[in-house]
Amino acid sequence: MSGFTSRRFLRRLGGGLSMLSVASAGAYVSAAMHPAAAQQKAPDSKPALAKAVYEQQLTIGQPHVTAFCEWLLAGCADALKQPGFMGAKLLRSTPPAANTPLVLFVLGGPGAGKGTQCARIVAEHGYIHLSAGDLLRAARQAGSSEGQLIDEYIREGRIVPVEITVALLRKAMAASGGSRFLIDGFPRNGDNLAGWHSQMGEVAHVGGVLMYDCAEAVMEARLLERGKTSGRADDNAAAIKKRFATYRAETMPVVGYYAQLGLVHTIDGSQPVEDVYDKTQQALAAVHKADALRRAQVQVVAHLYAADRASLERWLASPAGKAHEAAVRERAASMDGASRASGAVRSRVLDVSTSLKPYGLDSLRAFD
Ligand SMILES: Nc1ncnc2c1ncn2[C@@H]1O[C@H](COP(=O)(O)OP(=O)(O)OP(=O)(O)O)[C@@H](O)[C@H]1O
Ligand SMILES: Nc1ccn([C@@H]2O[C@H](COP(=O)(O)O)[C@@H](O)[C@H]2O)c(=O)n1
Repeated sequence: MSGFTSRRFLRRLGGGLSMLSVASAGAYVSAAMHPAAAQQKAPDSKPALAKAVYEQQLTIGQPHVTAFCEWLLAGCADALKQPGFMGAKLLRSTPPAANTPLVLFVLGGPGAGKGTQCARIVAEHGYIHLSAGDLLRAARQAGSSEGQLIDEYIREGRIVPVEITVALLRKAMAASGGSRFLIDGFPRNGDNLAGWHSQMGEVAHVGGVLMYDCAEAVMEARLLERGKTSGRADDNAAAIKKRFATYRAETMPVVGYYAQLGLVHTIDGSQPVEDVYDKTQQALAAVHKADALRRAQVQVVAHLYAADRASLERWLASPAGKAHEAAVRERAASMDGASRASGAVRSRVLDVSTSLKPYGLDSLRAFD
């Protein structure tokens, strides 16, 4: 799993610090509270909640992470001596282990050409291709206990509950013995996505999403043509209409979710098969390159919490704040080029309620 996955990096900053919890949208943020802030409160009053956060984000190579985080934490401890400052936290991502299987999700509307392209990729790139729809149809054929339910869902163009689908995928992945998978037609809705994260989030690493974009009229013509021989119960005009509606309403938001994580590679699926495959090859090269980097690098996010935005901005404008910013940038730039994505350090002041949103729910779940 990519992004901020499974390790929390939180230290207390000096003696006598108490813990403060702040609920933010969908996330749980904890910060070490500075004694000076605590003393300003009447004994029976509740501790103040942090309202603003100064965030620094950068990407560095694995070998530098521990020393860098220790150093940055010491700098944050200094900053916490400022009035109005309440706590600090460092988060760092955990890159997937080398032996964690790589998964590429393959999405696109019904008939966009997912299966056709997957067959080509398998032939040339050694992926295992697992189509969620094929697995469901096979389970139905095999007379599984869920057979009737699967049949009803497929006829209606609805998405089968994820417990069934993810169990089939997991079993097929294990049985294949492979280490690189194209998972075609999954995740198709929020339920699929949540089920994948809870069941497979720690087992496999999603390296990208190949998204085939195609007009409905083109897809419909292909599916009706395919329906002449496919024997599929859903390759007919009525079922196709329902499948399109499900795709628009339920699958597009999933694509949006992965797009926000920078993982989606959109390919024009309306072109001839060969042309689509050329674009697919380019997307695959980009996925592999990004994945190799992701496995070698760690994202570090430092948060300094304050009772109000003005305290943070005052400090940032002061010589001490400027020196802190400059020191982080200098240190980031001094790490050898091979092991850092860029010397760039992104700094910004945010409200607590928005500070962790850009990192997505997946990433945050693991932190607490
Ligand atoms: N680029 C293309 N140009 C023309 N026809 C295509 C193209 N790609 C696929 N087809 C044809 O369109 C039909 C649907 O393709 P395919 O089965 O690959 O789509 P899919 O996205 O996997 O569909 P589904 O989601 O319904 O399983 C097939 O008959 C296939 O041969
Ligand atoms: N994750 C999924 C994938 C598919 N289905 C059901 O199967 C039908 C056919 O899927 P194709 O990808 O082969 O077109 C689909 O319309 C769904 O009913 C599913 O439930 N969950």
